[in-house]
Amino acid sequence: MNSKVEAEKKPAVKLEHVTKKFGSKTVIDDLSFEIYGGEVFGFLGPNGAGKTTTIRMVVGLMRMTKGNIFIQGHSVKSEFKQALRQVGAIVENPEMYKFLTGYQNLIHYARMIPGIDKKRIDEVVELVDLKERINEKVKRYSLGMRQRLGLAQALLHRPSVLILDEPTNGLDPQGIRDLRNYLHDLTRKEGVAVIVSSHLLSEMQLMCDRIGIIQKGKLLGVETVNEFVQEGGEKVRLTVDDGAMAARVVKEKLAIETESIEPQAIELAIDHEKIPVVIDTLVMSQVKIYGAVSVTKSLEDRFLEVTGGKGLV
Ligand SMILES: Nc1ncnc2c1ncn2[C@@H]1O[C@H](COP(=O)(O)OP(=O)(O)OP(=O)(O)O)[C@@H](O)[C@H]1O
Repeated sequence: MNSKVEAEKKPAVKLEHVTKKFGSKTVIDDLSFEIYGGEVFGFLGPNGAGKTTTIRMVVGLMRMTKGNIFIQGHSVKSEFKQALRQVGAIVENPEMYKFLTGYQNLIHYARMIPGIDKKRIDEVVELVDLKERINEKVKRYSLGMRQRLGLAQALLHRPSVLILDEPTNGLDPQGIRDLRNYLHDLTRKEGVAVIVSSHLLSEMQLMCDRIGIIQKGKLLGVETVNEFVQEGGEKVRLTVDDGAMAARVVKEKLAIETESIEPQAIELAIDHEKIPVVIDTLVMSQVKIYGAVSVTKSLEDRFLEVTGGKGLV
């Protein structure tokens, strides 16, 4: 065995047959997967699938019924301190003192962690791009800035694993883009393993290297975002004068279900050779067609396919 290769491949987080029961109800069912340093891993699933429960078990806020979780090789069960030392997390809203400045909040928090000096505080402030506003009171911060301060706080002790539950909640598009860039930097520059859970599938598609999908506590699969999307194949998007009417025509005349209907467009998952047939049929039924393009399925399309079209928020 080549120990160097083995060492390089060592997972940052490893779930082994993790099961959680509440009474007789199994909410997490035999979950096993691994997450590596340098990647952003997205944890996706419909409402109630078990994302938060899983994350709470990874960060030691909840006991598992069966199985084990290892963080940098340390068992959460038997080496709790060593395991959790590696983790930075924002699971619930981070506690901030609103009447203190961002900087004072970080100083306060740093006092509780041995070995954190002023240099490290400056580093994390720089990393989350809060330098210019760090001496303002937190009560004057926007949601995005508070969230960045939370991120700075979670990174203070140089964790090798960062866990964020629904991190884009409440952020505007600029805030989401900024977060995406910070996370990208963290994984690429510092080799941190980042785990995010979210319902915002389009966002996950841009943010994550790999995704794991769970439904009813079971893992449906772990794949790279590209693999996952490509497996779904392509679909055709027709720009029309009346989307609802076009969808009705293809259903009644060709028995084809429309994947998505917009006021002036429809999208169909059909074989290549069916495209002219659909277009002919629509034209004969007086539907005006202004354009036809092949589009790759989005992560959202694939997510709805594999989870049976339920649970999108
Ligand atoms: N303390 C508890 N006692 C009993 N059942 C619970 C408890 N906590 C969670 N559950 C159940 O476990 C299941 C998974 O919940 P969880 O919050 O982990 O899902 P989720 O994927 O995070 O959902 P959401 O996207 O809605 O946040 C749900 O059916 C929930 O009702």
